[in-house]
Amino acid sequence: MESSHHHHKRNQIFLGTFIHSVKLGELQYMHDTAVCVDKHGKIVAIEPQCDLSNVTEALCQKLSWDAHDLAITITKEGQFFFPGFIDTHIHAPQYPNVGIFGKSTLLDWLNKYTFPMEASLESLPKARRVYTSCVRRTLAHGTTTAAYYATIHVATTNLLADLCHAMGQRAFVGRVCMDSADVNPAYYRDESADESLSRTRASIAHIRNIDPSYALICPILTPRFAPSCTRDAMAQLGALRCSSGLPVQTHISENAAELALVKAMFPECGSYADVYDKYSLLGARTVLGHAIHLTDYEINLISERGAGVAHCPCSNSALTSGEAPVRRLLDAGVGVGLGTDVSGGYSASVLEAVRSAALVSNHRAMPMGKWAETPAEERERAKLSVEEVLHLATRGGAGVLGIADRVGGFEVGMEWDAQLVGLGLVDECPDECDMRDHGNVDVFGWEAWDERVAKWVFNGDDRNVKKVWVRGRLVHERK
Ligand SMILES: Nc1nc2[nH]cnc2c(=O)[nH]1
Ligand SMILES: [Zn+2]
Repeated sequence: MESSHHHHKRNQIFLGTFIHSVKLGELQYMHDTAVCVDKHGKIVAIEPQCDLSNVTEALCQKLSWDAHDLAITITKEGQFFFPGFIDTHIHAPQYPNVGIFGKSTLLDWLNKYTFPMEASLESLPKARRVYTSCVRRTLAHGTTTAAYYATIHVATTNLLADLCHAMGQRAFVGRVCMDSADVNPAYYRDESADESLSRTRASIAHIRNIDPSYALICPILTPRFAPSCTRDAMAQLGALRCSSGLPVQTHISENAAELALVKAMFPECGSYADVYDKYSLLGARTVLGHAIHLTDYEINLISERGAGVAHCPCSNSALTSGEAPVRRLLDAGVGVGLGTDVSGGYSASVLEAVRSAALVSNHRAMPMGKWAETPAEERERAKLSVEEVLHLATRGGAGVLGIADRVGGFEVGMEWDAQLVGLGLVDECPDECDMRDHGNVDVFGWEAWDERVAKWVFNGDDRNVKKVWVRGRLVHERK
């Protein structure tokens, strides 16, 4: 399984410009810097402000490394290393549906597009095609960690875990639990709560078998959302969470019709968040997708329990779900990461979610419609800056998944999960569009670094992702 067995692992030195978020709203730009990554993919030294032409020798001496058995990667003009993106919410089996949502909203979208597609992923050959494409594509967009919802099927959920492991993507893989006969169609649901739990245990056992320490692939308990689950299943999942310490992912407060459904189905609970709390599903390493229409009480409860939110702005715009109160969540101390929510979201790119998060936050700042009564100061504060949305896509996501000590930034002791980003420059122009004489420099290459990053956020795509590494392993290279 471990394909890295086939090639000799080497120590590596990365040289040039590194950009990462140090805290919400603050990017750090490190030029003329060397980052040393050992054979296990761990960052063991960071040397700022060095003379790149002769630093290698000194670093090898310092680290007792063989200078002749070393891989060196240097940024070219206009390139920089950035931490790999973390997609905190993505449905791999919905990947063939990207962009297909019409004018539907959540509940009819589930029935019309989503459940039929997910049911078809019982087929192993189809799952192999779909999941291989999904993992390859997200890697090409710079996603080094993904929290995947799979389907109810054990065999193909296990296959998704195998593929992430083989292709080198860090992943949380969840077999979807949905045993309620009320909301789930008869053709696509677990037969009972006990069946739901035993299937979940089977997929956990498979992952423990391929990656015993969960170094790369980790199981994640995945009650689809409260209306999909019986009380019995949620109680058993909550007990499993408490005994195993495994993370949890689910959806919360996405859409008005869903809120009404939860209220009707769980009249004994005071709120949507209370449903999960009642069954011990709300805590550290619980990732709540969407969290749009929460009350102040629910935000405080989520904050107290230490659960986090996967903000999925592309999905929320596509399915007309609403605009999540990201600033209020952050102010309340709730951790927030970004999710593509493929295929409620139309794109597998976290960079698309990054710019969408900025735009959706701007909608909350407009003095009209739903927020006409909101004080101007609070509206203005709702806006998320480029620096802030990039924080959510890296450190924020790592935080909600409980891996902030391992990934999300460039620090000694962290693992090398990174992307090499290249922006359009004069010398990248192909001959047939040679703009040297026309002064292409006026368009790209003249900016300050923070302006370059803003251009990347609002105009970049997978063409700008030149190389991607996870735990030091090169997992994507743009040819
Ligand atoms: N966006 C989204 N919301 C959900 N709520 C329950 N299931 C889903 C899903 O697959 N996607
Ligand atoms: Zn979702």
